[in-house]
Amino acid sequence: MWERSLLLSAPGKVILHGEHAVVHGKVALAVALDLRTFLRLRPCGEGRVHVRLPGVGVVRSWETPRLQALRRGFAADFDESKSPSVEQLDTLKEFAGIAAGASAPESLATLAFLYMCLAISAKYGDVPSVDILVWSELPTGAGLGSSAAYAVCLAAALLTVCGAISCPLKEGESTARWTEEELTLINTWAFQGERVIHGNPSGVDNAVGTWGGALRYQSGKITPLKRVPMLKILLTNTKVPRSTKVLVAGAKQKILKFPAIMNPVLDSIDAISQECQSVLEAMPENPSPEYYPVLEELFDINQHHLNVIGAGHPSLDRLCRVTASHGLHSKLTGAGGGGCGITLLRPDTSPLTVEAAKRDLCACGFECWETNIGAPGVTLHSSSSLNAKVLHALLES
Ligand SMILES: Nc1ncnc2c1ncn2[C@@H]1O[C@H](COP(=O)(O)OP(=O)(O)O)[C@@H](O)[C@H]1O
Ligand SMILES: C[C@@](O)(CCOP(=O)(O)O)CC(=O)O
Ligand SMILES: [Mg+2]
Repeated sequence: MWERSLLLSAPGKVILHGEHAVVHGKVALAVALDLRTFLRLRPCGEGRVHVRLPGVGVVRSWETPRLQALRRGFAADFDESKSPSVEQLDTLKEFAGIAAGASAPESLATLAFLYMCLAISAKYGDVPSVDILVWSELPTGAGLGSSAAYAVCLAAALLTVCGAISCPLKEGESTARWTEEELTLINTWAFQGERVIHGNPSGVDNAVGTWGGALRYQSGKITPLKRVPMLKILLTNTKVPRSTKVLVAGAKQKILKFPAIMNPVLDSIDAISQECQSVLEAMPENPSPEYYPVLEELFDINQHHLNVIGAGHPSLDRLCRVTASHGLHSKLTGAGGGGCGITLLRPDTSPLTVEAAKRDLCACGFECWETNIGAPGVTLHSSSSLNAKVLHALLES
């Protein structure tokens, strides 16, 4: 029986360059955000697994013997190197009462939970009787990697209670992280959770959620950036809902339909990521304005490419126009189709300019906030290390 409570979190992400192209083997540059998803796990002695996901309105509970019987009924083995199969997902949908084609947030979140719970317990031993609550500071389905942060938290918690990885938080410590080897296992399983939610993810989001910081990602190869300057970014949520799964599938269709036209666009995005990496790694920690024109132009070019790929949206065009009227450069981030855009703020951008841009963006019905990047990856917390708002959300519910 598992007797410890766990509090852990994983960050969301911003993709600077390479969204969509990264699904097709190109380079992406991504950074962890200081907005996180938190998971609280408590032992419970009732022979059940309880799951509460207030962000997507899920409250579910299953008897552990029923979960064990369900797992035994699967013909195919679960493994972290195997994609969830259509048959496995169909069986889980039937078990959870989810309609065959359902893609609503609550359905995908429940399905990802059940898949990870069964697959991890099949490999490492039963998930004990526990009560799990996931709460997030991230908007859901807005391009900031909420799906990956959710999958990383689930992987870390489930692998810990099954004994596949250690629980590194010692008495008296405020935070702790796992070893590289354990993080690799968390990342691998989180990728499977992302597969349930996204269909065909690249793996960049779960890599950032696991390792944090700033990294280059290509075809599963994760390379931390050598040096990352203090970049100031304005994040704007257009609040237009969209689904990563649908947008990624749409981009693939376009590439298959017009390979000779679309492949050069993907190559160009790859070159943008590489150029941006060189500029970032050449920048001192507190960079002077002279580095910024190139970064701004790269934002502009990539935004046009993303429109070509089919990831644009009128709300994102508007966001770019509004910020351009203040001399600022923006692009979408994540899957696009609505969701969030990022605006680069130069060290010499006056606070008055930022305030005026924010005012105009809010007048469009958008929400914006200035943010720090390069946050730590998946982390275990003591309750005293969490701020009052997070504690309230996790402990009072
Ligand atoms: N806090 C959360 N609790 C449960 N599920 C979540 C949470 N955040 C995200 N998800 C899952 O991730 C999905 C959104 O993922 P996605 O479309 O990739 O957008 P993004 O990752 O950009 O936020 C939701 O439909 C839901 O299934
Ligand atoms: C479009 C894509 O490059 C990023 C998707 O990010 P998000 O789910 O919109 O936060 C897909 C992927 O890399 O898996
Ligand atoms: Mg996602």
